[in-house]
Amino acid sequence: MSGLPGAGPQAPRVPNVPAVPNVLSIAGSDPSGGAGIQADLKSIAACGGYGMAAITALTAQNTRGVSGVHVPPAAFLTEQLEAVAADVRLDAVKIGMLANVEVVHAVGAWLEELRAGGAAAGTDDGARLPAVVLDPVLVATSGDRLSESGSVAALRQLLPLADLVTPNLAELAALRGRPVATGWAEALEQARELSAGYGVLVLAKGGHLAGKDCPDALVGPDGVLLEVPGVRVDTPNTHGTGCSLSSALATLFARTGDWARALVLAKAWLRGALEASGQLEVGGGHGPVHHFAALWSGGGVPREEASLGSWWDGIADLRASIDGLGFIRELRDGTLARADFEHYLAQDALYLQTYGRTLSQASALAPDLAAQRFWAESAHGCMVSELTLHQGRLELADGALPAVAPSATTTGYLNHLQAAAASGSYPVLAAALLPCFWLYQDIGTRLAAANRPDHPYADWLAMYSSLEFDEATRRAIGWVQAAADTARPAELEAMRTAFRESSRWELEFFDQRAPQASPRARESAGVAADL
Ligand SMILES: Nc1ncnc2c1ncn2[C@@H]1O[C@H](COP(=O)(O)OP(=O)(O)O)[C@@H](O)[C@H]1O
Ligand SMILES: Cc1ncc(COP(=O)(O)O)c(N)n1
Repeated sequence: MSGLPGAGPQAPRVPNVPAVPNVLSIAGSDPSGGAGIQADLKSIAACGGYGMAAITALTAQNTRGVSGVHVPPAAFLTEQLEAVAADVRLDAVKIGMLANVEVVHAVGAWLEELRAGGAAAGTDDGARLPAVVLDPVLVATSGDRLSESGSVAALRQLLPLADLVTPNLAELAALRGRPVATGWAEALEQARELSAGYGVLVLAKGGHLAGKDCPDALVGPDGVLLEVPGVRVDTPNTHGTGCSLSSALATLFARTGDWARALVLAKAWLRGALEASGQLEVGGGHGPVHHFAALWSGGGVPREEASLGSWWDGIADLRASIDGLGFIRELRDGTLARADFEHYLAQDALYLQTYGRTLSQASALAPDLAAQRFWAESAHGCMVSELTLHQGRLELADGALPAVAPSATTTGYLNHLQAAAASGSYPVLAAALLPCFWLYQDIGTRLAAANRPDHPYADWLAMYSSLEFDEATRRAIGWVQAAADTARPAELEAMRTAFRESSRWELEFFDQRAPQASPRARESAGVAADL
């Protein structure tokens, strides 16, 4: 999930990753402090950046609604932008409320100039260009218009100058000239069309969906690149969530150089800010989120070591070793000897029985109902779908397990999982369980390209590249990320260690071959010789 390419025409920025990135917000002012530049400056600071603001409009608003908008001459906005850019290295730019066509054009002209300047300085690889996040603000949470209706066409022209655009459902529909999506799948399709049409990475946001889920997804021209699940926080305090998220993304991308990682961190931070919003007492309508909740409670800025993207990068060596195994190559080509495949399946069936138990233990230890349900559903999927596939392949009666002894590798891996369960730490156990989702989904998806109706292992390839398994993996990543976000340093370290250790066992597990036994011995061990 790391290293997602920007879909925009600019080369993905390979930043020097400044310790404290300079982030410029080009947005309107909200005097009640929950949205606009006020929210942006707080979000940038909370996420570890140095915030700056060029004001596009003054609004008179509070948590209940907008009563007035004053737009200074567009030429003065240009003057602000030029003053900042002439002096300060810009690592990221977040663009928010642009009230009319003149203002949109002023920002577009400045961005073009910035690019031309970068190209003239020989930085056509984009190395010194700031990452640009465009939040196409049209309507406030209160329902009041913040941009003249004629600005939508001008905003579309701005899209190719951005790296990432973050519309809510209504803004996405307006940019596409479509009715507002009524479901998540429809929103993702509109986002894909927008990305393909304008060459920009799109963040589809689920804040306005009905129901308890609040997912966000990075979408490119070919579809979803990363979906981050989210459970809706039950609060009226959603004023400025879009502003806060987009400036957090700009800041975290400048810090990490990775949109996927930036999204995972930003969403976790925003969830904490929403959850803590009740601690503030600001107005009687839709109140602001608590931007500094994590900082004030000692959590500090979002931690790189808690990002699952960095965990995934941290096992790159193990993933490369798995890809290099003869077993995997032969499985893909369909040349893997049946005996080896059956041996692997028999060991995996034994593994799944105990893996299912530890999934149930994660459910038992889970901190809330939603997580409890997820792990219980996963235990069911493991015991029913996966184990049934293995039993069918091994021609075992329903409920029977292969009559073979677990190999040293199977025993070692299961001991590791059971130790994680016995630690009593839900985060550590969840982290230990994750590689069995993530590595299989990753391998399954890549091997699926080799699948064909006559492939001898077509059913195995189909299971691990299925949409259902993909979805289960995304959700598992989301739950482990949620646990990592709130883990104390020592527990986080234990989670990372457990995750890597399970990944190492996965490598060993794939490296098992059938013992060179006589057919009679194999038969007596319960594996039919003619399979
Ligand atoms: N009640 C909520 N609980 C959790 N996340 C939320 C909630 N409302 C909005 N979000 C998140 O806030 C961000 C802004 O989303 P959205 O409300 O769709 O955009 P906007 O503020 O631009 O209208 C998204 O990451 C969304 O998932
Ligand atoms: C100046 C200004 N800019 C943007 C918003 C939108 O806020 P939200 O993030 O809730 O969509 C706002 N209410 N005021």
